[in-house]
Amino acid sequence: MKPKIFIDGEHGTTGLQIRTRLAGRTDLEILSIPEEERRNKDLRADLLRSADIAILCLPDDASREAVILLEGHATRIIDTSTAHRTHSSWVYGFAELEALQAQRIREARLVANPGCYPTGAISLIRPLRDAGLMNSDYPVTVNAVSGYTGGGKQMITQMEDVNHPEHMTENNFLYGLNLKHKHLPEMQMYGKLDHAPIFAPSVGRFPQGMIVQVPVYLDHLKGKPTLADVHKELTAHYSGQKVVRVVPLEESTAMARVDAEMLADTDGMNLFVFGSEGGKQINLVAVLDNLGKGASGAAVQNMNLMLGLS
Ligand SMILES: NC(=O)C1=CN([C@@H]2O[C@H](COP(=O)(O)OP(=O)(O)OC[C@H]3O[C@@H](n4cnc5c(N)ncnc54)[C@H](OP(=O)(O)O)[C@@H]3O)[C@@H](O)[C@H]2O)C=CC1
Ligand SMILES: CC(=O)N[C@@H](CCC(=O)OP(=O)(O)O)C(=O)O
Repeated sequence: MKPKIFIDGEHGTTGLQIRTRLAGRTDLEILSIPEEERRNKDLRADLLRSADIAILCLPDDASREAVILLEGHATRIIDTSTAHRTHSSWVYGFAELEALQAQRIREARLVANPGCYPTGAISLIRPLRDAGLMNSDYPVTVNAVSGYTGGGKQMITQMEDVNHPEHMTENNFLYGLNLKHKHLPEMQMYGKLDHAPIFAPSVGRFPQGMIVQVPVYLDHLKGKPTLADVHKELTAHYSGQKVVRVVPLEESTAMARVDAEMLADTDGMNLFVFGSEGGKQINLVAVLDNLGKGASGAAVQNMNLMLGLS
């Protein structure tokens, strides 16, 4: 029998992208809800309970509600929302986090997909923490730009529809100005940091793509490593991984610019170490698609792991 998959929120931004990725899959049975019934709680409950894996692509409150609807049922859950990411009963769905993480996801009933920004930030911070190069009290800063689909259906129409009453005209804006962005708890927890980073996110007038930057003072790392030492640690951490690529220094030193849309419409993530040989500062940079490795691509990666397919 084919595994049954239900995407709750399949008509939203993340859900639609997952549906597209699963469209050609003959090994799965996709349970679907008509768009006009998407908020019909009884119908959703039936579909959630009939599924082997439910992928929740809902706002946080609706995700919590779906989890309650599944209490006492065997359905496994992948939640793409922020609701359960730092909850101890949930496995964090970042397969490349550390050596055992993919296996934890394979065996889990409850998987919380990482946020798009934390995917980039944690991918840069965690290898330095695990290698003992960065102390847990290092004052981490994270600067980022996301494509506007990161704001879901609402921001997409605000950006694209000139007749929207709250039409956004900016080409690039900073937000999260109170420094309390909802992604900070997971960055701190899975970055193994004592303090939340200072996080400055922004949105650009392009649909999909993301740059996440973590600038670092080398003299404030343990043993005062060089740029090449840090690059070596990142490369070792992700060796053998297919989705995360640490870009070789020969390639990154030849670059003059980084395009936020470099990996748009892909499920990969590129990591760079920028700076100058002999310099005292480096800029760690992750580039991904907010809807690829940042959301829908990661959800499909986790689903495949949970089905024992990778
Ligand atoms: N967009 C992105 O880049 C990323 C998104 N995520 C997360 O994915 C989740 C979905 O976000 P996104 O796809 O962007 O959001 P969208 O607003 O585009 O889609 C959400 C979908 O959920 C539906 N929905 C809302 N409330 C309910 C409810 N109570 N019951 C059933 N359906 C409901 C919406 O229907 P309706 O149209 O009626 O509102 C809509 O179809 C969020 O938790 C988000 O944080 C994670 C990483 C990145
Ligand atoms: C551009 C934009 O608005 N981005 C969203 C984050 C994307 C998202 O929905 O995040 P989750 O990963 O937590 O689900 C925000 O900053 O709230």
